[in-house]
Amino acid sequence: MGTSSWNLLGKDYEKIPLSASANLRGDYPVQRLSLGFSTVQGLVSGSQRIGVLWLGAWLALKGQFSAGMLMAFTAYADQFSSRASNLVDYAIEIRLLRIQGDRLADIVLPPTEAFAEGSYVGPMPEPSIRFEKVSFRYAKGEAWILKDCTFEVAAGESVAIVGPSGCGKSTLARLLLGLLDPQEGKITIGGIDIKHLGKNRYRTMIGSVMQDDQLFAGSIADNIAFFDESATQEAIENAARQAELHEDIVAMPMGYHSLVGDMGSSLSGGQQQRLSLARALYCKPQILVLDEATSHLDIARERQITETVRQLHVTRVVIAHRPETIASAERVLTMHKGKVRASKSADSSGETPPQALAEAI
Ligand SMILES: Nc1ncnc2c1ncn2[C@@H]1O[C@H](COP(=O)(O)OP(=O)(O)OP(=O)(O)O)[C@@H](O)[C@H]1O
Repeated sequence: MGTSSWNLLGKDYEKIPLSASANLRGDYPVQRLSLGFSTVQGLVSGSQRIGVLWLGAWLALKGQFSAGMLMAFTAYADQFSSRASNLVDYAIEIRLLRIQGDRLADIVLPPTEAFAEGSYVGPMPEPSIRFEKVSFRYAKGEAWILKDCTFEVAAGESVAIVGPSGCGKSTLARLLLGLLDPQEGKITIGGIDIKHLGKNRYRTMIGSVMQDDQLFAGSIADNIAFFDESATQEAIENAARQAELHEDIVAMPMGYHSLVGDMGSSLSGGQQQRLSLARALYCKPQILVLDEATSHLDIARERQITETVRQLHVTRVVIAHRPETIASAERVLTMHKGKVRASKSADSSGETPPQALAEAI
């Protein structure tokens, strides 16, 4: 499985592809090219040697070559072929240099993110969310995933977004995180358009666990603090406790220093999810977006995490299929044909009524 390196805070880290292979562009052509060239080179040099020896021996037999001349001829022929082979090597290196140049360009010259910096200069807005006639599709000519979609989530509220597989829930989450931009309409946080707020600033108030989140080579502590060099053990432990992961970590021989790179695959699906959750909580977000983030956890543990997060008073947007996860939200929003429609709110006990739940699933 291929690995790649990420530069975070000036340090290079290996990215462990836990859920998908992360081959760098060009790995396969480079290997194929090298293999092809070395095979051809071996064949050419072998047949050239045989040819030279045969020619020398033939001339010696005909009496046109003395034994000394044959020796000198083979020695010079060897030197000639070794120089010729070097020339071929240089040609290959130049070809490979172009491929490596393309790779470097991929890293050094990535397209800059739109709206990374905004014009808004006031205080941070309250963590309420509003989608206002938002329309989005992945490409021109493709079907709209969201069309004139309008809904609101109040600050501190927890909502579950439900709908059939492929209806666009993860796309909505990516729009909310600013990873995608709507083609029409706007998304506001505390009344401020994300584009004006600036995505860099916006991301200091939002945390997420997405379906395709990955862990990085490094210790568990590094992964929770996301390689923050000013991280304290207390803050890391606090996030791990909130994600119900602390007990699992201290049971490991090296505790928080256990290497994820060594044991990434030996972390259970549930532990990986809780590690991603601890990473999201470490930043003390005001808005938390969870896309199937607790699907591998048992109900009791999920309930405990939900209770802990509820006490943090963050705005929560939870995408889930599991009835228990949906029931933990104060309000259920259903996605249908590119729009979001509100189901009934939770009752005074905080539980979503069974009718709304059945409707949602
Ligand atoms: N990067 C992409 N490029 C093009 N189309 C995409 C991309 N990502 C998703 N889609 C399409 O957008 C639609 C919505 O996908 P999305 O992942 O948002 O659905 P979902 O409701 O989250 O599904 P699930 O519940 O299975 O996770 C699907 O038809 C999908 O094929």
